[in-house]
Amino acid sequence: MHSRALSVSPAPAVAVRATDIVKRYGGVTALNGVSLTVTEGEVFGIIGPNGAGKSTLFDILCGITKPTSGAIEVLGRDVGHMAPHAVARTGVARTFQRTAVFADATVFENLRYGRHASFRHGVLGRIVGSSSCRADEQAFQERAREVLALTGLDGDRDRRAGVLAYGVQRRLAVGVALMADPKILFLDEPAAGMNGRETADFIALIRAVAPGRTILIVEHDMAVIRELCGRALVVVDGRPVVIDEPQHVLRHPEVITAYLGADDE
Ligand SMILES: Nc1ncnc2c1ncn2[C@@H]1O[C@H](COP(=O)(O)OP(=O)(O)OP(=O)(O)O)[C@@H](O)[C@H]1O
Repeated sequence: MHSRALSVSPAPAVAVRATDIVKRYGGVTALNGVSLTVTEGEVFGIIGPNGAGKSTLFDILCGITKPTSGAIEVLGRDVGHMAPHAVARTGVARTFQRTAVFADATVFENLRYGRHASFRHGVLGRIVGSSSCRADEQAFQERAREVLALTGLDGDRDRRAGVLAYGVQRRLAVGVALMADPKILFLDEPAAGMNGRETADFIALIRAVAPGRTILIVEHDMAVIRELCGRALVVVDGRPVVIDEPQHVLRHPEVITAYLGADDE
């Protein structure tokens, strides 16, 4: 008798796992029992009405805010008690709700800032000009060229970030986050304030950078969620309502009520 080998595909690795997250601010319960598991390679959305707790959840997943209770695992590490910079070193980068580029610096200088976190050498190393320091500089120049091409910012390399159109500044913010080549990219309302053309360009950019990465997006623009996300979590009043594919999520009765308002029938 011969045994047949079973071909069992390995379970996809977990990028982010949050278990029963609760966050209280004094008497306000911002999050009440949110759990989610995002696997490596997913583009995952977080949606919900104003004040639902999306930013709080996002900040907790990135390590910027600590939960009142619950556990968070990022790339296999318990980050619940880690400082934000230590979480960043696990391979995580994020953009912020408000554009966070240095307006007086050039596009290229902004990218250098993004690379700074992963530089191995301090000021002394740079003054001495050691060979590994030069290798770092070479790696930076190479990565900057890749990111300029990805974000379509080659032509703006030496322009002051402050003079760029709003949508271009937001693309630069993603470019800054990409400089460290993060395994997980958190995007906080990336399309807020963009016009239709800018949103379409932005969707194309995220599609281009998604392969090989896990992306989490908080976003109000449902078109962005539909176009980019494989699954989305809806949070209402700090509670998780549903996690599913965007087309199912958007038809969920509690989601419709939460967005339209119970009295708007
Ligand atoms: N630092 C804080 N201190 C007190 N309450 C807070 C704090 N941060 C958030 N909250 C409260 O927690 C709740 C959730 O807020 P949060 O900003 O996470 O919601 P949101 O879904 O991101 O909203 P929006 O879409 O408007 O950005 C709100 O009631 C908010 O007032």
